[in-house]
Amino acid sequence: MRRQPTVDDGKKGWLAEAPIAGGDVKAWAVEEMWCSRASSMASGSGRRQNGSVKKVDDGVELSGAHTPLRKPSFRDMSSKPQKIPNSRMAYPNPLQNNPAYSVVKQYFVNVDDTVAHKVYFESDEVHACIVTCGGLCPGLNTVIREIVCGLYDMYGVTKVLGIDGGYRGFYARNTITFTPKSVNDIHKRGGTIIGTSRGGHDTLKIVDSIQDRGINQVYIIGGDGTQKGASAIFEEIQKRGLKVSIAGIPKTIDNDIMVIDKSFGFDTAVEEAQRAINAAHVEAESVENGIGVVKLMGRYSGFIAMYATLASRDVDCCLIPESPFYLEGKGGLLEFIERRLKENGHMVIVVAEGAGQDLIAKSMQSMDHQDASGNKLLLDVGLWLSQKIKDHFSNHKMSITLKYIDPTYMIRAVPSNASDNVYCTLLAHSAIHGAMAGYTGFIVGPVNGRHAYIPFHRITERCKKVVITDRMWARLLSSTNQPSFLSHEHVEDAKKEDEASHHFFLDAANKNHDHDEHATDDSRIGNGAI
Ligand SMILES: Nc1ncnc2c1ncn2[C@@H]1O[C@H](COP(=O)(O)OP(=O)(O)O)[C@@H](O)[C@H]1O
Ligand SMILES: O=P(O)(O)OC[C@H]1O[C@](O)(COP(=O)(O)O)[C@@H](O)[C@@H]1O
Ligand SMILES: [Mg+2]
Repeated sequence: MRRQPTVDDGKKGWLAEAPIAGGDVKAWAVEEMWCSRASSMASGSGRRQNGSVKKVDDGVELSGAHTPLRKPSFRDMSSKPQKIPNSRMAYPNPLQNNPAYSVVKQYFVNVDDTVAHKVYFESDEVHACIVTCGGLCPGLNTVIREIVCGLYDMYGVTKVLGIDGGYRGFYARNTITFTPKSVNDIHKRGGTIIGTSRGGHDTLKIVDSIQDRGINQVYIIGGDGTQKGASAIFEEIQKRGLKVSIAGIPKTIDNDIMVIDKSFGFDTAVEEAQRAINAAHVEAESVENGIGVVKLMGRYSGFIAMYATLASRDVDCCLIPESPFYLEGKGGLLEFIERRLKENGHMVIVVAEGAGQDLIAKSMQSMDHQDASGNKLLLDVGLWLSQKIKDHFSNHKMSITLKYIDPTYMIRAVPSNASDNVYCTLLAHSAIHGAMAGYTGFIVGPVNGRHAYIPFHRITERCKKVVITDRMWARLLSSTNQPSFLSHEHVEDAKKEDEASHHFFLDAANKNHDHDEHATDDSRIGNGAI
C-alpha cells in the first residue's frame, strides 16, 4: 500500500492544512489559493499580494516582524487528523469539473496541489445536517448559507437539514430542509435561522437521532461548550463505528477560542461597538464632568473591549477580566476618573462584562448562578460600576453626569460585516472539503493565517485570553494612559500564565511527536487508506 503523504513530508503540522479541494493532504496549498482568491475578489484586486504559496510555513512571517511568536506555529503542533475508520477515497471529486478550482497560473499553484481526484463520499449518498448552539454571534447565518450552497454547488449534494434549536433539536424538535434558494438571503440577517440553545446536550440521544435519520455529515457551529459536545458526539460515533463525519466551526463573539487566529463575528462586534463608544463620547463631552460607561461582551476574555478601545481612541479607560482593578485609594480607578475629569472635563470607560466580578461578588455577597450549559452567570459590572462612581462623586460633593450604555445584545444581533462574510465562507468551505474527504473530529480555522483542521481537544482544553504582559495590552495602556492597577505579583502571575499557555502547546507537541515516532505509516494520517 502506498504511504499517504504526511504533513511531515512538506511541513510539520497538524493536519495538513484544510485541503480546499477535498481529499488529499497534498492539496493543502489550494486553501491558501482560494483564500487569496476570495479576498482579492472581495477587495476588487485581481491577484495575490504576496506572490507564491510557500510549501513550508512555520507561521512566523504572519505574526509581524517585531512581534514575538505567541501563537504555536505549525511546527509546534504535530497532531494528526482523524479519518472515518476504514475510509477509502473511492469517488471522483466533483470539484475537478468546477471552474473555481481550475489552476490559474498567477497563483503559482502546482497542478498536483489542487483538486484531489477522489473523495470519500459520493454526492448522492451525503445526508448532511447543520446545528447552531450557544450564544448568538454575527455570521451564523452566513456560515449556514455557505455550507448549504457549498455542498450543493461544489459537490452536488442535495440533502442538507437544519437542526432546529441547538443540540436538543436533534431529539426534541423538527428539522428544516435547506436548499440554496431557501438560504439565499439569510446572511443579511442577524441571529441564526435554525435557532440555538444552551444546555440540552444528551450525547446518546443525539447520536441515536443522527443514526436514525441516516445523517453522515454533521456540521456543528458553536463555541467552546458546543465543541466539547461535538467531541462527545464524535467519540460516540467512533464507538458505534458509524461512517459519519463530525466537523466543528468555531463560533464565539468573545474571540476566546484557543489556537485559531480569530473567530468569525469578532470584527463585526468590534465595529459595532464603535457606535456605542461614539455615543458615550458625544454624551460625555456635551456636559460638564460627563462620564460615559460602555459595557461590552467578554465573559472571560476582554478582546472585544481591548480592540474596540484601541480602534476608537476616545476611550480613557478599558477594564477587562484578565486585568484586575480596584476602585478606592492611591492608583485606584476613582482617583484616575477624578484626575481625568479635571484634565479633560469628560471621560469614557469601556468595561468588559467579565471584568471586576470578584469585586462585585464581594460587595454584593452574591450567590453563584449558572446558565443551562453550566456557564457562570455574571453580575452586571456596568450597573455596579456606574453606581460606585456616582456614589463616590456624590460623597465628594462633585457634580458629574454619567450615562451608562449597554449595547451587548444589540452588537451580538447584527448581521456580519463584509470581511466576516468572506471569513465565514472560507470556514464553511474548509469544513465541507474536510468532511467530503472523510476527515472527522476536527474544527476548522486559520492558524497563523493558514486554514487548518484542528482536533477538538486542542481548542477545548483552554480558553484564549488577553495576555496583559504582551504588546497589545501595552499598546492599549499607552493609548488610554490609564493606570495598570497591577501589583508586582499580578504581573508575575500573568507572565506565568502566559508561559504555561505556551508550554501547553510545546508539551502536547512533544508528546505527539514521540507518538509519531512509533507510529506506523498506515496510522499516520487517515489510516493511510489512499
Ligand atoms: N462539557 C460539555 N460537554 C457536552 N456538551 C456541552 C458541554 N458544555 C456545553 N455543552 C453543550 O454545548 C451547547 C452550547 O454550550 P454553551 O456553553 O452554552 O455555548 P458555547 O458553545 O457558545 O460556549 C449546549 O447545548 C451545552 O449543553
Ligand atoms: O445571555 P446569554 O445568551 O447567556 O449570553 C451571554 C454570553 O454570551 C456571550 O456573548 C458568548 O458566550 P458563548 O460563546 O459561550 O455563547 C458571552 O460574552 C456572554 O456572557
Ligand atoms: Mg462558551
